[in-house]
Amino acid sequence: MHAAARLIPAIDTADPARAAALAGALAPHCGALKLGLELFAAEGPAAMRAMTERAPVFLDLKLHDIPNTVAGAVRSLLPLRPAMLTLHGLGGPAMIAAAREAAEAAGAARPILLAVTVLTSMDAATLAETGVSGGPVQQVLRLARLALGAGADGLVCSPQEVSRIRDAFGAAPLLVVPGVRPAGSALGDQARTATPAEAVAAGADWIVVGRPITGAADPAAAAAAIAESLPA
Ligand SMILES: O=c1ccn([C@@H]2O[C@H](COP(=O)(O)O)[C@@H](O)[C@H]2O)c(=O)[nH]1
Repeated sequence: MHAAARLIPAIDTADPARAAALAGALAPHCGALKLGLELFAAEGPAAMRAMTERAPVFLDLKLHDIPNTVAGAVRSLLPLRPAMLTLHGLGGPAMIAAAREAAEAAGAARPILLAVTVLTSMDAATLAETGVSGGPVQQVLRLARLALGAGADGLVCSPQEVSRIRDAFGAAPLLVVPGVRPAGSALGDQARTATPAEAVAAGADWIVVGRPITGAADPAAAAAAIAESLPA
């Protein structure tokens, strides 16, 4: 894969005009554009149009509900033709399997289903507060096993778990990795991080980068610099 194709900028804004401008500027420097909760909550399905015209769309809605409801949500989203769609791994195998069955209705055009493992904003202490002891790596591997066994095509994890997932599950699972920060960038609320080059060298298929790109004076130049920093 060409290095730039591994980059997915996160278009996190509630302003549709800004989203369209970012999509236009960033599409030449990436493999897909990520549309997340902020823009979808503000604009709904209309938010997809400005993006699908420019690049494949990673629709990051992190579905998490009972299996019947998630299956219905997947059916409702299929006409938007997302290339990738996220579900929370914590929803369990029955929820993932229901989503997969619903997605199959789109045939070859079905979205890649990605199970979010442990949010990259959580460290061991915040995870323990939720009742999960043993640390992020153990929980990521536990959720990965359940999700992949239930029909997820891949996982969302932090760069710090990528090599452990590759060791446990091999090359097949698609790994989409946020929590990525170019050296010197502000971490913000991200807790488990690495640089773009480190994430790809560890085995990430795609890296997700938001604020270091969208907050730059020249977002296209920031995306191009990240793409150029990636190993071939
Ligand atoms: O565990 C997760 C899952 C999803 N995200 C999303 O990725 C981007 C990251 O944005 P930055 O500005 O680069 O921090 C954002 O849209 C999150 O919703 C994540 O960060 N961690």
